Amino acid sequence: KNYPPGPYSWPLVGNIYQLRKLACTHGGQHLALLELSRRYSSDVIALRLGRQNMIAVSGYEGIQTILNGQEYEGRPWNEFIKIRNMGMRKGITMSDGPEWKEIRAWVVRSLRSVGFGRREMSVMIKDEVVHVVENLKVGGVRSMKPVIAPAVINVLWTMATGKRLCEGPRLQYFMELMERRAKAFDMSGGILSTFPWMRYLAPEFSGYNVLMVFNEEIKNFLMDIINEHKENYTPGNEDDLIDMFLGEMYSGKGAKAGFTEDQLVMILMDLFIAGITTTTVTLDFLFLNMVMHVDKQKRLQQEVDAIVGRERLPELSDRPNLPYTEAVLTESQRICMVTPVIGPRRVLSDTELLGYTIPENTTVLINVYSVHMDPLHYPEPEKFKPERFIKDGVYVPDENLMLFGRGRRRCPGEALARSALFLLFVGILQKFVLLPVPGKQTPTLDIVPGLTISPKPYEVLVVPRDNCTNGTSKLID
Ligand code: HEM
Repeated sequence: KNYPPGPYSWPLVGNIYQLRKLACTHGGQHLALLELSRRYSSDVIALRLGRQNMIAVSGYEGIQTILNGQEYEGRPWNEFIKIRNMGMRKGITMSDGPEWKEIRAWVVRSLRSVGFGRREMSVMIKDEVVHVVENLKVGGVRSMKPVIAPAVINVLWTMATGKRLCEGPRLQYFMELMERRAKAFDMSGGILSTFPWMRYLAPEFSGYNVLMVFNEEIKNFLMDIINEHKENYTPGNEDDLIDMFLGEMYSGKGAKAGFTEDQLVMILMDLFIAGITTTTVTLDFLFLNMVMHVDKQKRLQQEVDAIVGRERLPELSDRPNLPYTEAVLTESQRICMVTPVIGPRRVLSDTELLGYTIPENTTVLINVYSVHMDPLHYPEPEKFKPERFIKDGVYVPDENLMLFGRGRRRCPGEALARSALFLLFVGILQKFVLLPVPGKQTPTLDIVPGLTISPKPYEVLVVPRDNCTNGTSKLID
């Protein structure tokens, strides 16, 4: 009787259609869940998707409890996730229990020893900034996403494999597949989780085909590079993630502790899936916000000119001296968090949340958007106001924000993501002004929903700052 409130659940289908309809009318699953919370005046809403009992949680208090509570650190094993994981409960993102703990701890340690969060990483990212600047130097009307995505992929690829991935049709194809995959599902696993048989009846519509093609492509990609590493493996000479894993597999903890080839494939897949789209789209939103707020872009560039100048690329050590830039990065991520709903989690034992009884194995969706857009904490939450994070000229980190999650499932890629966002964003704005395309409407924050949300495709006028003509200066002013 203590179960959370929620909409009437229809036999067999549960609430899938209601949720989809609400997401369509309100513009995304995060907004649909917020609307349900409002309708039922509760931060915890009960839903049923097919055979899955689910709760959606909004508000700081409930979300804090979940992110920090051990009983919420499980992951469900529904049809979408089974297919996503090629039937194997391995890797980091969708596994749980003792093997997940062991493997996650190993990945975090190993990423650190290949330079993650350290100088080596920023050198690698700066190499990518140079490529992007070269690509943009002719200026003109451009889409930013296809320019920045290869840079993000290359940073991750170099960490994992020791070398850059050459740009070409295969990389383009891989990027397209990733995008289609992100759009075909949402955090609840979409229609495939509710009606697994839809894969036979409507393989295209249910997203089954794109998932299978993506899995096949990424597995082939990864197996080529793993086999190359196996052929050249020399013990004691492990300087990328794959070599380190092979070392652990051959002469370290071995298969008993979960160090198998399948595990390696899933770890790499998890890092690429979780890292590429999120980081690329966060950058895409940042550039979009700069085009929508050219005055704020100009203020940021003045700060960068004063502290970094134009002769050298920005360094991570410049960060503390760039409070306005830091505030712009935070504000854009607050309003345009690419994962406004995080999870899904699985409740590991019966528990209580905000006075409601939550049974074991309930799936949990966490609506972080509700916290980041709370008008009590962020007056006029829809407005882009970097100044809200600045006090007396100093950037003040906001404890309320959960941009990379919290607790034991906190994003293990945070250090890389934060560094890549800073160096690529500031490196590009140091060299170019981004403006609305003359004669076209200024792009807006309209989103494309999915597993990660993204902005609707937009174009910008890229103007190299060093050759700003009078005409362009007028546009900027
Ligand atoms: C702007 C970029 C990124 C954002 C906004 C982001 C956000 C998040 C969030 C909120 C979570 C927590 C999910 C939960 O609590 O259930 C998470 C988990 C995760 N992230 Fe990131 N992330 C980003 C970049 C990256 C990168 C670059 C990598 C890889 C190097 C990565 C790898 C992962 C993995 C593997 C998990 C799952 C952790 C687990 O379940 O134990 N992420 N991320």
